[in-house]
Amino acid sequence: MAPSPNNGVSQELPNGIKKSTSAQGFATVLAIGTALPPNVFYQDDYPDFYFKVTNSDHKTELKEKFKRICAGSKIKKRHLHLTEEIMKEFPDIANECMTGASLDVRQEIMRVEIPKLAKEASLKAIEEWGQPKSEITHLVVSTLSCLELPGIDHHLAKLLGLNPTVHRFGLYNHGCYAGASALRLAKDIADNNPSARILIASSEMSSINITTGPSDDYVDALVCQAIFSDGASAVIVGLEPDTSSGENPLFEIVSACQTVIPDSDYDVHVLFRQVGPIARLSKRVPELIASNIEECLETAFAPFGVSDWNSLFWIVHPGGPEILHQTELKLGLTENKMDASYKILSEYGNVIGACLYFVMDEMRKKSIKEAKSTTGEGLEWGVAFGFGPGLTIEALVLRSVPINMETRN
Ligand SMILES: CC(C)(COP(=O)(O)OP(=O)(O)OC[C@H]1O[C@@H](n2cnc3c(N)ncnc32)[C@H](O)[C@@H]1OP(=O)(O)O)[C@@H](O)C(=O)NCCC(=O)NCCSC(=O)CC(=O)O
Repeated sequence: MAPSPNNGVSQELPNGIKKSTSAQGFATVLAIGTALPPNVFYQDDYPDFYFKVTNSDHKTELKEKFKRICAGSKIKKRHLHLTEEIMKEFPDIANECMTGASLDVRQEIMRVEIPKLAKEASLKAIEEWGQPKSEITHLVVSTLSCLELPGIDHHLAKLLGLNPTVHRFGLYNHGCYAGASALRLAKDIADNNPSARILIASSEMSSINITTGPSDDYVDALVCQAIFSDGASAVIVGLEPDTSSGENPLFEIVSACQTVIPDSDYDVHVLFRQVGPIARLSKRVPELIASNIEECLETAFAPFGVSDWNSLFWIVHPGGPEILHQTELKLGLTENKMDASYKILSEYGNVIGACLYFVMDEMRKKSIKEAKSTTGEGLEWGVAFGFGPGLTIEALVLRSVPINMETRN
């Protein structure tokens, strides 16, 4: 891939905004790949499994409550690495006293499985991209499931056989906004290095984080057990797609910003203890996000003169159905705006930091399937949102690209 000429041309955006970089165009998503563990749990069956493997079948009222939460989750199925066989083979995972032995076993599984799943998703992205992997200049990896030094960025680079000089970044413990953060970082890298090709991989495995059995004192653990899931996704980002060598633009990343909702530091809170990560979710999370999202939209889209949120395509982290639902209500979004997010929630659950690219993948596939004129459901402008601890909101202004049906079929 030839480096871009430093011709100093600036691109004019709507409302006269000029891009300061000498490169032309925007950082662009060039390919998306996803991977899932083979083991599938249907949500209707999960309460029986969870209460059985934690020896909690006698807690009948709590089990009924868990069934209600699972039923309200709008999740049909989830892919989870965990199986009954694994629980039998490693009884320490959910032992009565939940000591550090449980964490040792789980980390031992995850330090192998997390990079493996990331590799599978990355290979799919590289295949779609269609270029030699030696052209990957940067690697951005995120997870909250595995703590090791060197991190999984190092292991993934080796598993993929990337050039040892690839510039690696590890985004660890960001939680569910990691996918959006990684795109923001990739955009900054691409804007400053026009010939860079950045592979982003996010790999998550929530299923083996059973840090406690079901308890009346800790109902938010039941919510976590009902919604989080396992999976990996990868995207490739770069500036000035070389269509002559087969690069296909999917979405342009026009701008990216991060903000924190005031006084919400511990509404999504993960404490690392001897048993591993203990996640706490307050009931306020959906309301907090829904009430603060419009300000983010206004800030992000003011430079482009966009203020009709229904004119956008929506790629939103499906943290839980209430988050999507309350956001739709607050913004007066028309029906179907969040279809891609609901679809991913239903089919795969909340895949933490990896989830956003699943939604992005669904958006472009759905657009092709429905013969829309652009990768964003026929619309030009769109938004991608990541949410997570902080409470942090990441907002990305996206521009779709025209779909050329002849070349896409
Ligand atoms: C959990 C739900 C799917 C359940 O929906 P339902 O339609 O079934 O009904 P519901 O809201 O009344 O909840 C059912 C029961 O669970 C209880 N309940 C719900 N949320 C709870 C919480 N956070 N802590 C403790 N209890 C909770 C309710 O009180 C109720 O109890 P009772 O039945 O006794 O009345 C939904 O509330 C939801 O989408 N919540 C948002 C989940 C969330 O915070 N996601 C963010 C994940 S973090 C993330 O994505 C970012 C990151 O991790 O980085």
